[in-house]
Amino acid sequence: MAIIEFPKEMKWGAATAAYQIEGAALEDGRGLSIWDTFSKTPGNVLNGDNGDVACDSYHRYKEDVQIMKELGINVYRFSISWPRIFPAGTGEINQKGLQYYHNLVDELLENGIEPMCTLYHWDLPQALQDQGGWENRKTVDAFADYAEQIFKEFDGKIKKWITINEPWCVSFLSNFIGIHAPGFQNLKLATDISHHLLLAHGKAVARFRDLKVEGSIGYAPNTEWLEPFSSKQEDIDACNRGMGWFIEWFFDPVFKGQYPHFMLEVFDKHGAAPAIQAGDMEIISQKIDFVGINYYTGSVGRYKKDADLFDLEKVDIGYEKTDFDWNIYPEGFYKVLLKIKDQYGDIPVYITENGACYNDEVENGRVKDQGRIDYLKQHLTSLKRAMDSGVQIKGYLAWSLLDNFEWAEGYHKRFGIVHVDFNTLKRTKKDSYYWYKQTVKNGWFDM
Ligand SMILES: CO[C@H](O)c1c[n+]2c([nH]1)[C@H](O)[C@@H](O)[C@H](O)[C@H]2CO
Repeated sequence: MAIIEFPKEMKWGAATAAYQIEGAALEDGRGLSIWDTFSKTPGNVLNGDNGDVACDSYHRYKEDVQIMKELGINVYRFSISWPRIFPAGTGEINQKGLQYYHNLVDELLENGIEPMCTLYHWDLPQALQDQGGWENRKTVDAFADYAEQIFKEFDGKIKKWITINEPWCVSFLSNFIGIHAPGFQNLKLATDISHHLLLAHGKAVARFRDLKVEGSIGYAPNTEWLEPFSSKQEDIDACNRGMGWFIEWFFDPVFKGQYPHFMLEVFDKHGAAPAIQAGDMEIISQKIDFVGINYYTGSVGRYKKDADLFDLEKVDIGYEKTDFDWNIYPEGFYKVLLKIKDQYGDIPVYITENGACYNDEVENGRVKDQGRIDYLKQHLTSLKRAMDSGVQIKGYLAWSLLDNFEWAEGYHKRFGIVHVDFNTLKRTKKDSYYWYKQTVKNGWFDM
């Protein structure tokens, strides 16, 4: 087999998000988020699961940091719960909420782990949703004010910042497809929200620069590869439109200061071009220091009129799948990274999420998750191929450190390299944890 080796300076980490791991949803002054509301609306989340307890990391963060320390990682991506800081979204600050994140960040730093903070990982304060949520441009300014407060509070402690996690999920998955909070199904609403999210990103970056905060800032779009079924131009064009929904729509405004025309055409056809005000694109397109890339899967697609917004249908040609029924498609990871480099230049990249869902169980104190190890090997090999092709990869963060609340799938879908028993909250390191630990230690693995 082949040895796959990484540069000594590459960062190795793991990622989580507040609503998915913290629990303590009603504790110490935290306000409600749209995910508290959505998860408690019957039918929205598998088995009626919610984030009231989750992994209880709010109380068990010291144990989790020790798990990270043993793992040997040097960066940990977490998110701050906006409603834990501003229970009403704006106005009065909840000091106990701030104190929790100081405790977490201090614990990480004391154990030689660098915090990478996501400001928004989907848990909008419900109080802001009650005023229109991301459809309301006032929420954009509320986010910038929240970001400013956090920058001031943690400047010098946190030096890697991500404004928004996966604006595609926050806009289209949540307001057009409708399976995530708040669960609407309106394309025009979704495109307006996608614009407001990019605006919120830009305003937060502007505050970061104005405050002269130490460190670097970026955002974390989700990506997916679509491989044309044939070399027919109609199949190629359909796949490019499909990928444009995740990539060009959220990259062009930030890196080129304009929306991609081919995507505006699609949305315009449905009367859903976003409302853009003078000055918006200048705010959105100010320079960022890195981009976080989340990649999980790819598919084969072909042209089929009216199959979806993009006249695109996905074709199952038998790729092996994870327990989320997502294709295991490491080639797509390589192609996505090359596409982004070719289209947007030599920007520093952190892989802020990559991982696999396997619904593992503990047997005799062990979790044998060879499927996840194989997935990580294949995708890290694709990552090395991209690096050898000139993509500036600064770090790789596995999703996820812990099994956690997997949104509409609840606790049934497990992505962790550490198993969590959601009845006892016992953590059990999986075989993939030990494999990743060795890989981080060595900086290489044997394919
Ligand atoms: C198509 O996958 C998306 O890029 C994606 C996958 N995932 C995500 N985004 C989210 O950022 C995480 O909160 C999820 O837990 C994680 C696993 O589902």
